[in-house]
Amino acid sequence: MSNAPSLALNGVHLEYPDGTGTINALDSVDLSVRPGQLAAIVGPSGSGKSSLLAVASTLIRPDSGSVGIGGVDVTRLSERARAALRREKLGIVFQQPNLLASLNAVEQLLISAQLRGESAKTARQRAIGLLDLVGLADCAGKRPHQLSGGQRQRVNIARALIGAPDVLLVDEPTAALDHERGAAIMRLLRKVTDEFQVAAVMVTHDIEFAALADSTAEMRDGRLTALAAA
Ligand SMILES: Nc1ncnc2c1ncn2[C@@H]1O[C@H](COP(=O)(O)OP(=O)(O)OP(=O)(O)O)[C@@H](O)[C@H]1O
Repeated sequence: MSNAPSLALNGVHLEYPDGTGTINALDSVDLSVRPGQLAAIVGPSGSGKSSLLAVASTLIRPDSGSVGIGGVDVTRLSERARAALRREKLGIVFQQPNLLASLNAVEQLLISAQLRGESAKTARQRAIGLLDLVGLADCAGKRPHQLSGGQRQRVNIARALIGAPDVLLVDEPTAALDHERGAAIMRLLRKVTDEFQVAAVMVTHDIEFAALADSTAEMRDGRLTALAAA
């Protein structure tokens, strides 16, 4: 395992306007995640977890502080360069899978791969391999309505991995699932973090699921505090 962090937030500050004042959505946040490390972020609603993911995913530029991805401070990059970096280095798993209703599982992955300019043949092989890895070898031809909630979330995870990202950002992956399916998704995230050696950050409401992570930090009023270290 390399010791250099793939994702490094340092002194990140983000404010939103709030009436006549401002809200500190992120207040001096530091976070460092190495390849193969799964970092869990827990915290109450409104504490800043989504803001943290938005900044780490380069979708929002913080007011101050640095966001390093693969050693590059992305806060200094143009919007165009950040979009390219998102395609090349980041995999994002949103809370809701947002799959396209008319496409089967393998096609959901192919769209992402082809956006990255991969050849159709290579992309198909990789997509089928990934579906196998997430436990959906028999579901490649199924469309979203033919899949369970847990299976749709597995497609979501496989789609985020198709570009071989260095950093995987995961927002409440178990929110819409019962406990058993949620636990299975957590085990899958642990497995893909190890297998792909991604630096993974997962936001979760469920502290119990954080047990599979290498580190857990709590967000409260925009401040991030480590609860347990690897
Ligand atoms: N676009 C926005 N404009 C103004 N305030 C915002 C905006 N987005 C978030 N906030 C505020 O910033 C703070 C942090 O919100 P954030 O969504 O990051 O928290 P969260 O921990 O992800 O909450 P949840 O679990 O409910 O999604 C909250 O006080 C929220 O009301």
